[in-house]
Amino acid sequence: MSHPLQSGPLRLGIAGLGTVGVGVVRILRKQADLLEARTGRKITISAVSARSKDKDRGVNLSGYAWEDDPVALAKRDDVDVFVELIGGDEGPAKDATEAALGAGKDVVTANKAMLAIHGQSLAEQAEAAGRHIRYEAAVAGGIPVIKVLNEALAGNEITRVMGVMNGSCNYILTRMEDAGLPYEDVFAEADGLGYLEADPALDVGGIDAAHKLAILSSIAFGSRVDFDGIDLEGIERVSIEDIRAAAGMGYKIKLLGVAQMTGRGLEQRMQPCLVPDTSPLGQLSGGTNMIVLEGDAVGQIVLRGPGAGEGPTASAVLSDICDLARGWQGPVFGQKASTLTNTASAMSQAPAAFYLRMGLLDKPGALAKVATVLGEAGISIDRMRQTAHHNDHAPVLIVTHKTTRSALDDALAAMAKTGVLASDPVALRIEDL
Ligand SMILES: NC(=O)C1=CN([C@@H]2O[C@H](COP(=O)(O)OP(=O)(O)OC[C@H]3O[C@@H](n4cnc5c(N)ncnc54)[C@H](OP(=O)(O)O)[C@@H]3O)[C@@H](O)[C@H]2O)C=CC1
Ligand SMILES: N[C@@H](CCO)C(=O)O
Repeated sequence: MSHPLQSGPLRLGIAGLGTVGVGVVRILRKQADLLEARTGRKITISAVSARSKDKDRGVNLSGYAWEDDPVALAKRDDVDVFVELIGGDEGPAKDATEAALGAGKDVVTANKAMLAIHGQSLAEQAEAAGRHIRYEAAVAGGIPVIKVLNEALAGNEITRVMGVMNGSCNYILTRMEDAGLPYEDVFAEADGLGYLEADPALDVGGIDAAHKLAILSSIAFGSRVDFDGIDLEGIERVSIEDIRAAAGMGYKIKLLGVAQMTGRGLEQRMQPCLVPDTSPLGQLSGGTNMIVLEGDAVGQIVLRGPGAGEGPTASAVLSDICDLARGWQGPVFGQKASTLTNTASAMSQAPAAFYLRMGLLDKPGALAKVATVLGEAGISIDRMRQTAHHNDHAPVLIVTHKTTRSALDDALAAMAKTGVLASDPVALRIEDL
């Protein structure tokens, strides 16, 4: 459907003038001629909104009307597209997005939290109103993964989506490895550098990355966005001992998201995993993101780039604004919201090798008991190493042959009853990439 005002200027209302909002204003001012040449129309800003009108944002806002209330901004007659850059799954971002759609405006947003939780209802509202929601910046910042899935891979049945989707976690994990520092020290360093969200649990708890995975899954598999169906674990329990042990075996630890449709339903997981250190994901360092897409016709595509920051995220927001200016529009999640399926979530039963690290009490037969429990659960040991005793505990590393997560969970439950564990075992999946 083409925009009713496709010939005149495209008039924006921008709510949120933080890192991303200011970046968008900067590009719109600096590249006005280029954007007009590329889209065939002027793109203008009618009005802006943020919490504090007086804050110096390092960009000239004097030519734009100011609204204290983003809902009022969203409804303005001189706004064609409401650009939501406030953030948060509830509150002003959602209220203003709904108000914009209700007032017949298209919406551009970078808000993965809002889309992961309310994506279906917002898509239904947009379609009922004949309007559009674009959100390239919501997943992996500057990497154009939404466009690739929706457009470039439209002829493929997507078989798997995976990747590293949170730069802060990847920064923490690679810094732990490079500097040999414990998690707590690197977390404090990342926080001090301003790398973490205002609520750091969104990053290190894997929630931000899971929001992104939920959005990608919906587009890839034609299912309703299902954040609650994600098997989610953050990086808080990854210790420097795990990083070192994994490195010694030729692996790196990554917060890896994987989504695939199985015969039992949609499998979505976001967990720390071991990946071969020579693989593209293993080589990914610092705050960079990487998304791997697999389609039946195309095979495998790897997208790598900056997943956050002013320039990369604003770049993605601009791609959506330009598409709307050109009249390039489509369904929110790649197909009509009413056709998205309500798919059951499936815990991963795809066999994988697992890394186990545990401390055993120093008593005869302790190791044998662990090996027996694994054997009784049908789990075969590939490699096992016991290192020198530490505080009367024997640190033990085990790599299993391929097994299922449920067999492993049974074994871990049985292990807890043996009376030989000095601490809860760490169990991490090894991804065969
Ligand atoms: N930063 C990044 O690298 C990335 C961010 N995103 C997403 O982009 C969005 C914006 O992020 P970011 O720019 O980093 O966030 P910031 O925290 O830097 O900016 C948020 C902005 O929203 C404004 N705001 C907050 N509450 C209100 C309100 N009630 N009414 C009006 N304005 C309000 C703030 O105003 P004030 O300045 O006055 O306090 C601020 O300008 C989020 O959804 C985020 O998840 C996505 C990818 C990467
Ligand atoms: N906190 C996010 C920002 C971008 O979504 C990250 O570290 O990747």
